[in-house]
Amino acid sequence: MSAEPAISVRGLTKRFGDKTVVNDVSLTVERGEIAGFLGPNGSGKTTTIRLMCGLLTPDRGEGRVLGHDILTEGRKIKLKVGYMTQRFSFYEDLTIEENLRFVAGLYRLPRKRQVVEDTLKDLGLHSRRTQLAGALSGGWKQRLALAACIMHKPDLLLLDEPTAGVDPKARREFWDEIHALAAKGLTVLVSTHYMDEAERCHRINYIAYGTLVARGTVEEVVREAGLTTLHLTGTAIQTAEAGAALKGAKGVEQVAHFGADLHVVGRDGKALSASAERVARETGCTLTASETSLEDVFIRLMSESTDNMA
Ligand SMILES: Nc1ncnc2c1ncn2[C@@H]1O[C@H](COP(=O)(O)OP(=O)(O)OP(=O)(O)O)[C@@H](O)[C@H]1O
Repeated sequence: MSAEPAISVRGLTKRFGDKTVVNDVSLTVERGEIAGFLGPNGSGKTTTIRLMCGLLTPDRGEGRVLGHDILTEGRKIKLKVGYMTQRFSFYEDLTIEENLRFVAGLYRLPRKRQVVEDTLKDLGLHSRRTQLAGALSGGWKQRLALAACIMHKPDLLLLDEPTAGVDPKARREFWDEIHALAAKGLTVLVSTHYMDEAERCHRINYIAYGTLVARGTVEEVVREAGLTTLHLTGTAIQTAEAGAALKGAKGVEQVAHFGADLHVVGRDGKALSASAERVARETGCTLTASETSLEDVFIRLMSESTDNMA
């Protein structure tokens, strides 16, 4: 196996009209890694994915994907990539098996029948192979979409919000499948808005309004954000009062209710603690220190970035 990363792009920039939707993005994804791609809606994740697999040409920037130049070898890259778009579609009046046979035909795969059979088995679709695609639940549809994009044995999977609208059990099974594929050597770049999914990635990349603003393991990204998080616990009335009192208080940057808990977050730990201690005393809430979550960090990153898409 080559030591060259699966994805290595530098300074990618893409404009649509007068909007710069991807701004100087540099990204490296090692082979066999599951890399998360996160960021607010419209921040350029899909566009970056399309630039990397040769579907769009950047205005500036360069890079290599799977050993090929993104500017001149898009065709070669496309053959080695499986790309699951946000809105995947099938022939609803064809069965699972017929849909896969159709895709295998598009890729001109040799031993089509066998490849489809193996894929059905690998993805646990065999017992449902005669079901019409149109009658499947969201989770099974998504499994079929994954099957369709790995049938040609790609080296890189680009998954654009693959689990949007899918229930937690199906999402978990989908992620188990992604980890199994990565263990076999497949590299995966997956965009998501779900924090639990971000936490299942080896490394994450956070893009805000076209600019990459954080990257690393979840622990690194949380540590580098340098936030302090405190919880106030009490009755519904107490936490409601505390929440109102803490909004805008010194050192308090985020206030969020989680059931009987109130989470308060800020970068200035001293000022945050002073405000939280005062409000806990006034309202009778119990104050405890807590770990900063990835969600706290992302909310912070989002509020720091300016929305150039508006
Ligand atoms: N072909 C296009 N022409 C003009 N504008 C576009 C085009 N494609 C995307 N955009 C704009 O570029 C911006 C970034 O879009 P993109 O789909 O890359 O974001 P995203 O991070 O994938 O968003 P989401 O999380 O909502 O899927 C958006 O403002 C979008 O409207």
